[in-house]
Amino acid sequence: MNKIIIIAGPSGVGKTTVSNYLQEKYHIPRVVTHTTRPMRKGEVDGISYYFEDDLSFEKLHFFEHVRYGDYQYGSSKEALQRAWDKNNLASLIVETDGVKSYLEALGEQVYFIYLTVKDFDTLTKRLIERGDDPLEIQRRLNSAEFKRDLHLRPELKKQAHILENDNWKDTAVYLDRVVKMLSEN
Ligand SMILES: Nc1nc2c(ncn2[C@@H]2O[C@H](COP(=O)(O)OP(=O)(O)O)[C@@H](O)[C@H]2O)c(=O)[nH]1
Ligand SMILES: Nc1ncnc2c1ncn2[C@@H]1O[C@H](COP(=O)(O)OP(=O)(O)O)[C@@H](O)[C@H]1O
Repeated sequence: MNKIIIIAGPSGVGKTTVSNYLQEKYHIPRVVTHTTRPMRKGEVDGISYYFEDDLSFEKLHFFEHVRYGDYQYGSSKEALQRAWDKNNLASLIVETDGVKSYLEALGEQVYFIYLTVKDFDTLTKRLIERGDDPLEIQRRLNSAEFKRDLHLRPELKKQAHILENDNWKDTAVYLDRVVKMLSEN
């Protein structure tokens, strides 16, 4: 059975780091989604995201799409199929409305990880260290979506596997266990 690890949580919590680890250690491909936000330092078009403008974004056909802060984001079932063509286990980073859409469509095929940290000040520090544009950091921290995603939404609690990403070694041990479990079942 094809399966997908869906990763959600606030900005700076480690979603991309988790997805990169799964890719590098286990060749678990990430479903590449589309966004209208500007590219950050170190990001690559077609790998991190497909970077769009409002016009090109309008023309795409999405399974689900959202506005997050000042920008648009969207994902297609075709992109998921492309990842599954490579490996029957894929990963996907989406915010919580996206999580709901995928849980409704794919049910048991989804393993949902909600990432968090003990102290939210850690998030700001990580965004600065990541080298994000200071203005973009302020805009993100002030957005309603960022504030919403600081806490797991009650309606997703049943399906979520909550993972505290404070210590990377512990996170990696947890991920190794999850991959083993999903590969065996
Ligand atoms: N619903 C949905 N959310 C997405 C998609 N792509 C990215 N996101 C979410 O958009 C939010 C903002 O992503 P990004 O600007 O890369 O910021 P980051 O959280 O700091 O890495 C994150 O919560 C992502 O999970 C998508 O295709 N659909
Ligand atoms: N457990 C951790 N401890 C310390 N730094 C981390 C940890 N996990 C991720 N980071 C760093 O925090 C920053 C934000 O991580 P990232 O994966 O880009 O977050 P997100 O995709 O959720 O916005 C990156 O610079 C990353 O290297």
